[in-house]
Amino acid sequence: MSALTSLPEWKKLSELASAVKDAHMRDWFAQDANRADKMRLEACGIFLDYSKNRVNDDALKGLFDLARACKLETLRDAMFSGEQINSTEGRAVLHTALRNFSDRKVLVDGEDVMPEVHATLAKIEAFTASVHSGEHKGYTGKPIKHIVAIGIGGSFLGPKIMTEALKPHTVDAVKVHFVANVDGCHIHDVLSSVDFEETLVVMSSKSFSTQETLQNTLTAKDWFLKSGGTQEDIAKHFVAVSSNVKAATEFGISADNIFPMWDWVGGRYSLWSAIGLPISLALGFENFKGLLEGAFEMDTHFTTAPLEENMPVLLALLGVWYRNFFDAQSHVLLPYYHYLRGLPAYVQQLDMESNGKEVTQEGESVDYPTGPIIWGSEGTNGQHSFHQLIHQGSGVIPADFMLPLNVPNQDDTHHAMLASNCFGQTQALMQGKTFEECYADLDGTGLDDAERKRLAAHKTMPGNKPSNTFLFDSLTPKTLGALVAMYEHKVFVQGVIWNLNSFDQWGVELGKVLGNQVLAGIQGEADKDNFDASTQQLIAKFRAANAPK
Ligand SMILES: O=P(O)(O)OC[C@H]1O[C@H](O)[C@H](O)[C@@H](O)[C@@H]1O
Repeated sequence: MSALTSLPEWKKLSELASAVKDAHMRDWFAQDANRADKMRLEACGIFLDYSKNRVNDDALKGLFDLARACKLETLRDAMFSGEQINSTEGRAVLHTALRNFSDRKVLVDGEDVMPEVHATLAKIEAFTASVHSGEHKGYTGKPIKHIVAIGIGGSFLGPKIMTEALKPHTVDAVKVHFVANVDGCHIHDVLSSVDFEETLVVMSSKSFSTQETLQNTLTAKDWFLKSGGTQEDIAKHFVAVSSNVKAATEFGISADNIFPMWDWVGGRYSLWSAIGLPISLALGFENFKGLLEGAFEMDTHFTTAPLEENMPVLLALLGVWYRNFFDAQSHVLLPYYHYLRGLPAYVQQLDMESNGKEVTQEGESVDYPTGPIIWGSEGTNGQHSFHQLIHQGSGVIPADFMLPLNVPNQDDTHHAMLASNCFGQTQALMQGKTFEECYADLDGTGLDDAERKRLAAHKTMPGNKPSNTFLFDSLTPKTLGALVAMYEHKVFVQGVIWNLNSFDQWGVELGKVLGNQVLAGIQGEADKDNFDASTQQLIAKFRAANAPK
C-alpha cells in the first residue's frame, strides 16, 4: 500500500464516500435552504458556487484533513520560496516569481531573480511600444503590421489562448498570427497572407531544440530571404524568446533580439514570462501586465487564505474526491463565453502534462488513480452534442461551468439565453428527472404500461452529476490571469495529494526523441533495423509515396 492510501484520512474518505453515494443532491437542496449560500466562495473577482457537488460537511472536512496530512501548506511554501521541487530535473518551480508584484526577494541558488524578471518585463514593454508606435520598422522602412508567433506546447497555447480570450482588448496596430504544428499547411497559409516587409517573426522556444518550432522558423527565414530580405535584414524581422541564448545566437538571431527566460519556468507555466511577448504585442503591455497582476492576486489568495476558503485548494480536493472515490475518469471545462473557448485546451496541457504520471516522487508505482482527462469546449455548442454523455452516460464527469456576467457588444437577449443555458445545464445535471416524472409525462399517450415503462427508463435522467459554476463581472486581463493561476494551483495541490512531480514531462520528451529517430529513417539516414516491424512498414509506405518520380 502506498503512503497515501495508508493514511487514516484516506481510509476515512473512503467510508465517507460510501455513505454519500446513497444520497442525492436534490434531497440535500430540499433539506437545507442555505446550502447554496454556505457553499460559495469569492476571490480575485471570481465567484464560485460549489453547492452542486456531492459533498456534505463531513466529506469536506475529510478532504481538508487529507490536504493537511499531505503537508500541503509546507509544500506550497517550498514552491514559492524557490526550493528545487522539480526533483527529477533538479529545478526550482518559480512561475510565481514572474508575477511577484510584492517587494519579496525570490532566491534561486542564493541569488534574487527579481531584478532579471523586472528587466525582462521592461524589455517587453519597450519593444511592444516601439512596434506599436512604428518606431521599430522593417528593413525597407515600413512599420510592422503582422506578427508571426512560432512556438508549440507551452510556448504556444498560453499566448494564443490568452490573446483570443482578450480579443476585445486587441490593438489595431498589428495582427498576431500563431503557428505551432510542423504540418507545413499552417505556416504556408500564414506566410502567404502577410507582406514580408511588414512582418516580425517571434520564435518562442524555451529549449530552442523543439523540432516543430525550429523547422517553422527555418521556413519563415527561407521565405524572408527568398522574398528579397538579406541576412543582415533578419535582425529587424526575427526575435526569439528562449532560455538557451547560445543556441538562439547560433541559429542566427542577434543577441539584442533575444528575450530571456529561465529553467525555473516550466513550459506550461511560461505565459507569464517573455513567452507572453505575443500577448503584449497583440493587446498592449498594460493588458499583459493586467494578466500578471490577476495571477499575483490569486497567488496571494492561495498562499494566505485558510484552506477551507481557498479556491484552488477546494477545487483540487473536489477533483480528488471524484477521481479517487467516484472513479471519475475525466473533468470537463465549459466556458460559456466564445472568446474563452480555448481554455479547455490550455488547462488540458497544464493538468495532463503535470499530473499524467504513474509513479510517486519516490519512484514507486501509484496504487490510486492520478490526473484525469481534461476536455471541453464552449457552451452552448456542447449541449447539442457531448452533454448527452455528461447527463446520461454511465460514469461521473465533474464539470466546471463559467460565465462572464457582462460581455462586450452585449446583446441582452443573446446574453440572457447564454446564461440561462449555462445555469439550466447545471440544474439539469444536479436534479435530473426521475423515472416517475418521465412515466407521468407519458400519461394520455395511449401507450400500454410496458411501453410507457420502457420509454420512461430511457428518458430518466439520474441527476446527482456534480458541477462548479464560476461567474465574473467581465473577462478582464486581471480576471483571466486569476482564473489561469487558479487552475495552476489546483493542479499543484492535486500533485501534492497524489505525491507526484507535477513539473517534469518525460513521456513527452521520449516522443520528441523518437520523432527525430523516425525522421532519420524516413530520410534514409537510419538503419531500418532500428525500428520495429510495424514502424518499418509505415516508413516504407511513406518513402514509396514520396520517392522521386
Ligand atoms: O519551448 P520549447 O522548449 O520549444 O518546448 C515546447 C514544449 O515542448 C514539450 O512538448 C514540452 O512538453 C512542453 O511543456 C513545452 O512547452
